[in-house]
Amino acid sequence: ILFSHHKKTITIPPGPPHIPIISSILWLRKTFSELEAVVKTLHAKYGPIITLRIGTERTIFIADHSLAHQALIQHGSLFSDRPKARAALKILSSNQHNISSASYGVTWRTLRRNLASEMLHPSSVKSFSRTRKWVVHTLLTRLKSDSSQSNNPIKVIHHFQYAMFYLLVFMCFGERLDNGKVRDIERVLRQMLLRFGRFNILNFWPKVTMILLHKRWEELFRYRKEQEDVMVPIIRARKQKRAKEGVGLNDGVVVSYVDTLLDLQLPEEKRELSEEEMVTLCNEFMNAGTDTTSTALQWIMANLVKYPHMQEKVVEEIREIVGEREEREVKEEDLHKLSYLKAVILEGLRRHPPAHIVSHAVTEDVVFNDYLVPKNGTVNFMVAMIGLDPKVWEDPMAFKPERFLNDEEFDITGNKEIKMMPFGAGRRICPAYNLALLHLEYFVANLVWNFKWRVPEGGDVDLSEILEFSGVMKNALQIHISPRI
Ligand code: HEM
Repeated sequence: ILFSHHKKTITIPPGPPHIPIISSILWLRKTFSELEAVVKTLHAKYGPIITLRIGTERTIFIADHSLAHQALIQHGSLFSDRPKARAALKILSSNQHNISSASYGVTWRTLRRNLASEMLHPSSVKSFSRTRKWVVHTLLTRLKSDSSQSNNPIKVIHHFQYAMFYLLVFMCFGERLDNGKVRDIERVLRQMLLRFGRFNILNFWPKVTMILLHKRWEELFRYRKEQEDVMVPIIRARKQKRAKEGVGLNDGVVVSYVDTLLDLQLPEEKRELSEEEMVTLCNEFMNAGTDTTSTALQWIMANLVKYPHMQEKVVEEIREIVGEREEREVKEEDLHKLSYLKAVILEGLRRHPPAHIVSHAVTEDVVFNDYLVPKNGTVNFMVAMIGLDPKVWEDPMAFKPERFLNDEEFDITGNKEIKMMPFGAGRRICPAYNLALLHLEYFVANLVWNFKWRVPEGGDVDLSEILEFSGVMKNALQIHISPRI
């Protein structure tokens, strides 16, 4: 790679010809799935780094594992910015005051460090182990009750989503909120997520859409206001409780994400966070870990149902390590001994990564691989394509946990080499990848240790995928369970 400008003219990476307006409208109408399919074809034609023009913006797509490593790890300081937020995202991110959308700078570092050191440090993660135990127990009870109530197969995704969501709500607000409140938060977050695609158009030509699509803008403001109406009272209540009981809170009371936000100072702006910014950050915390983890959990369980010998192998390994205990529970302390389980989780994330594409930006015009990567553009890394690259993975479409068994120390961060990047890579890597892996291992272990999972009579598991907000199962997993004892 060349990082100094030289005399010959340097062009942006190749791509299809651009017809202003018409091409942009065509691209904007495409779904994520269609876009990914088109990018795949363009990579076959133009090579591993290509450009597409969408609106006035040039978007670069990188689909090669070693180019991803060069950009995100070797030149991480240049490729760790995010694209400038456009109109609708500006509102949803309180003008880029959350971790995932903040520009690469002091505010981002402060927010990310707060999450990493206050919530994701092993000792904080441990402080929530009782909550995880309780949530898994509730999930098992609900599945059992569903299965005993009728002979119909159980659709599990909503149970998974609710369990993950509940866990993150607890970590976010530090207490067991009543079911009504949890449902309220879920409703206001989900209604925004579901409409997100509809709001995308508002990002382009905001001056025009303010007039032509003013109803849609009103809808966006209304949904945002509803989020604040639900969450601000919870934040205020927590603040009051802290004022009454002292900053450290009582012994035995966990420190929640909101507590850390109430104490945070933004050094650049020399001020505390506003309530609206706290809503945005809580929003990010709950959203970032709910659908990603429950989608991954559904894919992994789907494979364990489709391939019963793998399910039995997980159970056998647990039996060897845990033995038959009175309480049928795989404890968190047991997980590090379960290497086949770990391999199943990694293979699930390789074969079906929840995030198919991650978007970065460069902090300045950069010459990369003899091409110009312009500042103010977007650089998309094709996560799903990288994990399925036949140059890196033998028989890439097959689900084979064994590939990770000889490689016990497989490096999910990609620091040395990127072979897959379900959590991204480099300075913007998902800060919660350890927590996410813990959730997946703990849930999968307890789900298969307690129940035998199987397809309904005459049915099958359909592993087709569609790309919505994340890569989800086209036909949700439906199963029968029977207790293992
Ligand atoms: C299986 C579960 C998860 C997956 C697959 C996942 C995946 C990702 C990916 C691909 C990125 C973008 C990385 C990049 O730009 O290079 C990301 C960023 C992020 N994730 Fe996760 N994630 C998961 C769970 C979580 C959880 C549980 C949390 C929080 C509790 C979380 C919080 C974040 C945040 C705050 C960022 C933004 C980081 C930044 O821009 O600096 N994620 N995640």
